Amino acid sequence: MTITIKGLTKSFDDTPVLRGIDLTVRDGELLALLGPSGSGKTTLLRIIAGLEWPDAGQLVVAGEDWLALSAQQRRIGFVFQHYALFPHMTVRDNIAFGLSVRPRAARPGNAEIAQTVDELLNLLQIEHLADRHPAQLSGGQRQRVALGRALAIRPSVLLLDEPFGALDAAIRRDLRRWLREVHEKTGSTTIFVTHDQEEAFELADRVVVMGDGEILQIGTADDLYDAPACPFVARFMGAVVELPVNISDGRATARGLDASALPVTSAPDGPGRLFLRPDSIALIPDPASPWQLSRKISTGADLRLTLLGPEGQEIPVDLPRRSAPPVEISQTYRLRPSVGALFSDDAAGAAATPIRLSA
Ligand SMILES: Nc1ncnc2c1ncn2[C@@H]1O[C@H](COP(=O)(O)OP(=O)(O)OP(=O)(O)O)[C@@H](O)[C@H]1O
Repeated sequence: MTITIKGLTKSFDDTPVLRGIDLTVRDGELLALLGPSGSGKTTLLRIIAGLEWPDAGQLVVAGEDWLALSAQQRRIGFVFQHYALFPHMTVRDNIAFGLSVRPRAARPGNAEIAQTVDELLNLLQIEHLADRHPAQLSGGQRQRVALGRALAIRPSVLLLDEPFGALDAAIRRDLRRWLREVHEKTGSTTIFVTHDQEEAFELADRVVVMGDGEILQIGTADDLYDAPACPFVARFMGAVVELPVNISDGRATARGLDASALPVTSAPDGPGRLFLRPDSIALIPDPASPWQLSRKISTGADLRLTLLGPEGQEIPVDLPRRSAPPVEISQTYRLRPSVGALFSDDAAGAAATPIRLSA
């Protein structure tokens, strides 16, 4: 089912929460919505589910106008962070629930329901839990059952709102891999909300970055990491070093900076800002550079360095310890970044935020 969203807006009490969302989710795609708290991810998901209504815009799924349909008519599978399974029902009955409560005319026979549940128990690798009650399950097992319940109705679209948010890191990693496998087998068009970057990139075909009710960029991990569309995405992707620079012919210049390894951009000439990551900066000895090594700490794997700038600014640089060239405290170095994002100070958001030169 292809989902096409156009010009979707939503305000709560005159506060805009979605400011014109345009998005196409491809048939069978697993798409992640990634963004900080309050960026509008859940509201967008709830509008797709029919639990909330937009002020304006279109929502078309497989050619059908979904804003004309109720939540029930949309046949959505929805899994929340804290999914309330029915405590008095077994795993098997919880999964069967969506089918067994259908009106008589639409309800499959008991044998068919039992077969569907058996197939799901097998797919979700929880056959051994079929006769347990939710109180006898771990958090991760409960979320598997919740997903089974969502899948049982053969949903047209599967919506997952931080489904693993309440679980600890190791279990989350296992469940991610497992969800990816389940998705490959079911092929349901799936939208997954998270504020965990690693989760988004490991799971999704494409990642949509949202900020303050807008879609800021859509892409793969490499797209977003190497070519952030705006300062917000650069910061969100971990570019914690922000260097004030001058832009000339699409290149950043500053004392002690060698930006020759960075691609030429279309940023206009004038003051700008270069966003860098601590692990993508090489240091070249240079007595004429104002950047002086002031701190050096080894974590075993990495050297964590701090360079002090001419006006007391500090920037962090991380180098892999074994392959790093020798560096000495008090020596000065030119910064040679291998990856960076350059924006003119006129670019939205750049000029409005304070300069931050350390992590
Ligand atoms: N029913 C509501 N009434 C009023 N304001 C609401 C309502 N639902 C959401 N909001 C507000 O809309 C904004 C976006 O909320 P939303 O839950 O969509 O963000 P989110 O990106 O999913 O955040 P989180 O990651 O914290 O879940 C927030 O400022 C929230 O307080």
